Amino acid sequence: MQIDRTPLPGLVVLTPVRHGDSRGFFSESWNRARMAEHGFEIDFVQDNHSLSAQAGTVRGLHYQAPPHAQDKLVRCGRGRLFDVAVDVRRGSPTYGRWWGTELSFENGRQLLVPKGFLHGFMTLEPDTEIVYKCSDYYAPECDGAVLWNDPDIGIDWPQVDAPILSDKDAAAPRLAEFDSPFIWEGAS
Ligand SMILES: Cc1cn([C@H]2C[C@H](O)[C@@H](COP(=O)(O)OP(=O)(O)O[C@H]3O[C@H](C)C(=O)[C@H](O)[C@H]3O)O2)c(=O)[nH]c1=O
Repeated sequence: MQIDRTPLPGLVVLTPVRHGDSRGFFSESWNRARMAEHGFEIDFVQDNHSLSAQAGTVRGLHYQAPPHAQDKLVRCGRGRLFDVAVDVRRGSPTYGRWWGTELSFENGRQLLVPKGFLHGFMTLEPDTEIVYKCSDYYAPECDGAVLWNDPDIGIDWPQVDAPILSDKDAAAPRLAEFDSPFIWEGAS
């Protein structure tokens, strides 16, 4: 597994090794024991899978608040998407900063999004599927969102004429109105 750090402490890109042969490839997208050797002690308990039919679909910027905050390991099962995380850990030196990368079936990259980050993505092709592991169960009472195109965050989204969003996401509050429940605890 290739581990690449990002400018936001705790947010890393994990790229599994693909063992190719005449049939195609095999890769281990997550191995708890191996990742614990690198300091990533995470027990995932729920796997999610969503399909977005149209390019330009935006889902996010979402979080799940404590006591059900989630670490997420995100990858693209089919198609291409631009995946983004925003640091909202109070006291973090990178509070309010974003970082994003393209995830695709082709590149096999995965984004490990720790608790304390908002997460969102924009699809870049029709019929794009995202699959991700979560370290806590869905808790709708703890589910929340911040506005995807908040100018105070300033995410450099790929250009689309008419992004497709849920009503919930379109009406999400801005970062300035968001009372983050997450605390910076220091990270490598
Ligand atoms: C998240 C979730 C949702 N649902 C149900 C609730 C709704 O009936 C339906 C769609 O939910 P929602 O509109 O919140 O789905 P997304 O907009 O894809 O939200 C997700 O997308 C962003 C990018 C994330 O990182 C989060 O995991 C999650 O918030 O699935 C469940 O049954 N279990 C779940 O874990």
